[in-house]
Amino acid sequence: MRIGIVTAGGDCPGLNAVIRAAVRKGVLHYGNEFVGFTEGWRGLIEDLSMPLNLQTTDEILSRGGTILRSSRLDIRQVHGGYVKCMQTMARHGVEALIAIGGNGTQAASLALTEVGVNVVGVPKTIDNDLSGTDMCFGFDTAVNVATEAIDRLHTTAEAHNRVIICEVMGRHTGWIAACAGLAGGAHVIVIPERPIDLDDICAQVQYEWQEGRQYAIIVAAEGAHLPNTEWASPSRKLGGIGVALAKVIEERTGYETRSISLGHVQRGGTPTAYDRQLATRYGVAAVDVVNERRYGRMVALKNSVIVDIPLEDAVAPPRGVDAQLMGVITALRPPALKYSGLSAEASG
Ligand SMILES: Nc1ncnc2c1ncn2[C@@H]1O[C@H](COP(=O)(O)OP(=O)(O)O)[C@@H](O)[C@H]1O
Ligand SMILES: O=P(O)(O)OC[C@H]1O[C@](O)(COP(=O)(O)O)[C@@H](O)[C@@H]1O
Ligand SMILES: [Mg+2]
Repeated sequence: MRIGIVTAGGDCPGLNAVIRAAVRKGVLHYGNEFVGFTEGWRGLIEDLSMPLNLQTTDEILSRGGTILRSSRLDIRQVHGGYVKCMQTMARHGVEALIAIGGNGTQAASLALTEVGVNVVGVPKTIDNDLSGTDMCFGFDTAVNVATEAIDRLHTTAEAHNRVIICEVMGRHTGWIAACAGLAGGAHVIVIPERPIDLDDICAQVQYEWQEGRQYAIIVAAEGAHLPNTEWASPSRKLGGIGVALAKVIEERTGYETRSISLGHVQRGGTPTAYDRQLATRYGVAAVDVVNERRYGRMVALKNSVIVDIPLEDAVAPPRGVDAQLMGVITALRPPALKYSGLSAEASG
C-alpha cells in the first residue's frame, strides 16, 4: 500500500519522530511505500511532495520542526479544495493519508473522510488541548523550555524587587501556563479558562511582599482574557497579554513590573525524550491502523495506553485544564487574599 503523510497547523517538536516511526514500521513490517505532502494542506492542493523512505527519514528523530514543512492554509477557502486533495492522492497512487495536526487538521481530515478519503489522524498541538487524547507530543518540550525560563526569571526578579510576567503559549487553554507555572514555582498562574481577576492577582502579588519575598513571578497564557479591554475577546490576535497585565499591575500595586513573551521559542528545537517516545508510539500506531484499513480514526493516548478514537471525538471543543490541576494551583496559595489598594511602601 502507498501511504501519504502530511503535517498541518503550527509545528511542534516531535513531528519528525512521528514521520520516522510511521515510515520505519510501514516499510519494514508491511512493505508500505510513502510519499510526504509538503507545506500542510497546500501540498495536497498544489501537489507538492517529497519522497519518504528509510533514507529520507534517517537521523530526524531528534530534529524539531517538520521535514515536510507546515502551513495553516485553509482548504475551505480554496475552490474545490477537497477535490484537489483527492486528485493529488490519486495521482500519487496513495490509498490512505496520515494527517498529523491539531483540531483544524482533524476537522479537515473528517471532512475528507466524509467525501470518501481514507484518513488516519495523529494528534498534535503544543497547547495540549486536543479533545480525545490525554497528551500531545511537543507539550512536554514546551513545558520544559518555559520552566527553565521561569527558573531564570526568579533570580532577576528577586534582585530588583520586581514583578515579572512570563507570557506562554495557550490559545484556548492554559496547560503550558499551569504545568510550567507549577514546575517553576510561579506565584500567580493566569489561564484562558478563567477570566482574569485583577484584584485577585494584585492581592497575590502584595502577599509576596507582605511575606518578605518582595518579588513575584506571574505566568500567563497568551489566550487569557482581560475583561473590558482589547484582550477580552477569545477570537483576538494572540500575543500582548503580558504587556497589558504588566502595565495594570504596576499601576495598581506600585511594584515595578516587567513582562517577557516566550513565543515560538517554546515550539522550536529538539524534542524531549518524553516527546520523542510519545511521537514514536503515535507513528507506529497510526501505520498499524492504516494497514488494518480502519479509517476515519485518530490515534490517542488514554490512561497511558495508545488507542484510536473516531475523528469526530477529536474535533470536540478543546480540553481545558482539569479541576484536579486547578486544585493543585489553588492549594499552594492562601485561600482568602484581599487586594488592599496601592501598597504604602510601593507608593512611598
Ligand atoms: N473546521 C474545519 N474544517 C475543515 N478544515 C479546517 C477546519 N479548521 C481548520 N481547518 C484546516 O486545518 C488547517 C490547520 O488548522 P490549524 O488550526 O491552523 O492547525 P491545527 O491543525 O494545529 O489545529 C487549517 O489551515 C485549515 O485548512
Ligand atoms: O504559529 P502561529 O500561527 O503564530 O500560531 C501560534 C499559536 O499556535 C499555537 O501554537 C497552537 O496552535 P495549533 O495547535 O493550531 O497549531 C498556539 O499556542 C500559539 O499561540
Ligand atoms: Mg488549531
